[in-house]
Amino acid sequence: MSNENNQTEYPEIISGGGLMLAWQVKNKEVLIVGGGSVAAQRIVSLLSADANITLVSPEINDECLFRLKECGGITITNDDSEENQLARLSIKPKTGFHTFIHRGFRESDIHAGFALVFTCVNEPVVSRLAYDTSKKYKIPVNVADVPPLCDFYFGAVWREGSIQVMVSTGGKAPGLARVIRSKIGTALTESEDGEQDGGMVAAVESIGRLRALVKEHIPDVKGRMKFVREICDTWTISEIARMKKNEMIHLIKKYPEVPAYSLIYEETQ
Ligand SMILES: C[C@@]1(CC(=O)O)C2=NC(=C\c3[nH]c(c(CCC(=O)O)c3CC(=O)O)Cc3[nH]c(c(CC(=O)O)c3CCC(=O)O)/C=C3\N/C(=C\2)[C@@H](CCC(=O)O)[C@]3(C)CC(=O)O)/[C@H]1CCC(=O)O
Ligand SMILES: NC(=O)c1ccc[n+]([C@@H]2O[C@H](COP(=O)([O-])OP(=O)(O)OC[C@H]3O[C@@H](n4cnc5c(N)ncnc54)[C@H](O)[C@@H]3O)[C@@H](O)[C@H]2O)c1
Repeated sequence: MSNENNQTEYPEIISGGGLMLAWQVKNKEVLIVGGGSVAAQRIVSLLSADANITLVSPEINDECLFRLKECGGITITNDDSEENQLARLSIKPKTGFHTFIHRGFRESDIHAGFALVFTCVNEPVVSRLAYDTSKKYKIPVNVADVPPLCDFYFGAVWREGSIQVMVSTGGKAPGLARVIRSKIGTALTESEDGEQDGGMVAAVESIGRLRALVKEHIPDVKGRMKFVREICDTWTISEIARMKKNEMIHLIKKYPEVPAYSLIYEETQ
């Protein structure tokens, strides 16, 4: 039951933002329409997320072509007979940027097998057709630079290891988003003593390993969540980062108590 007193403890709603998510596209099929510089950026983002890519465009720039070759992908041309196309498709690799369709976009290029569609063309009519067709199949779509035709916007992303930070300005200032991204990246890689190191990245990996062990050895879900949260809250990033497997095992034996890292270190020497 809510009452007037505890309502003030709940976060205030500030509407007008986007829903910030880490969309999982691993092994999912996505379609890119266009083969220019924005398409090349989309390819980098999508390959980093382990998606499978088909790209359709009458022209392709060097970077897109480089990615196609890097992935061992195949090119299907307009002159290919249907039989030939099917034969080529049956030998395509299953992952990465696997197919380049070398011609202008057609409505039939979009089908229910695609999880997402990205258009990066300078032809509004093509973008509109790709958008309408995606909507017909209820596929989420991003039309670069046309906010009303976007189910989701891109943002400026900073990434190191498993850590990803995205800056969105809600479509107001994309150029500034990339500047803010750089400032955040610099701030994040500075360790507590001002050194440039990967402490934060190592700490994330370390907590990942600890959580796997904790799940194995502590059956009480609420208790183990509180335990891991307390370690994250009370230990420094560099202490978390340097934790070794034998120290983790020793720490788990102390559950539900969370001692200082120095104690765990001393007791495991
Ligand atoms: C962040 C980034 C990610 C990425 O695309 O990967 C991104 N745009 C980037 C750069 C960039 N885009 C533009 C310029 C030229 C300078 C300028 O105009 O400012 C530059 C700067 C440059 O290239 O340096 C032109 C532009 N962009 C949009 C419009 C339409 C409009 O505003 O109406 C126009 C004007 C067209 C015109 O004038 O007609 C719209 C969108 N661009 C977005 C994302 C989404 C909102 C993001 C947010 O909330 O901030 C959104 C809404 C939809 C989308 O495309 O997803 C990427 C940099 C990150 C990186 O480098 O990693
Ligand atoms: N959001 C962003 O970050 C951002 C930044 C710069 C530009 N843009 C916008 O994105 C769009 C693409 O920009 P770009 O720099 O990649 O342009 P570009 O000219 O490098 O690439 C456009 C591509 O579209 C292809 N194309 C043309 N007709 C086509 C068709 N019928 N079917 C399929 N593909 C077709 C071209 O062959 C080319 O490969 C433009 O509208 C631009 O304004 C967005």
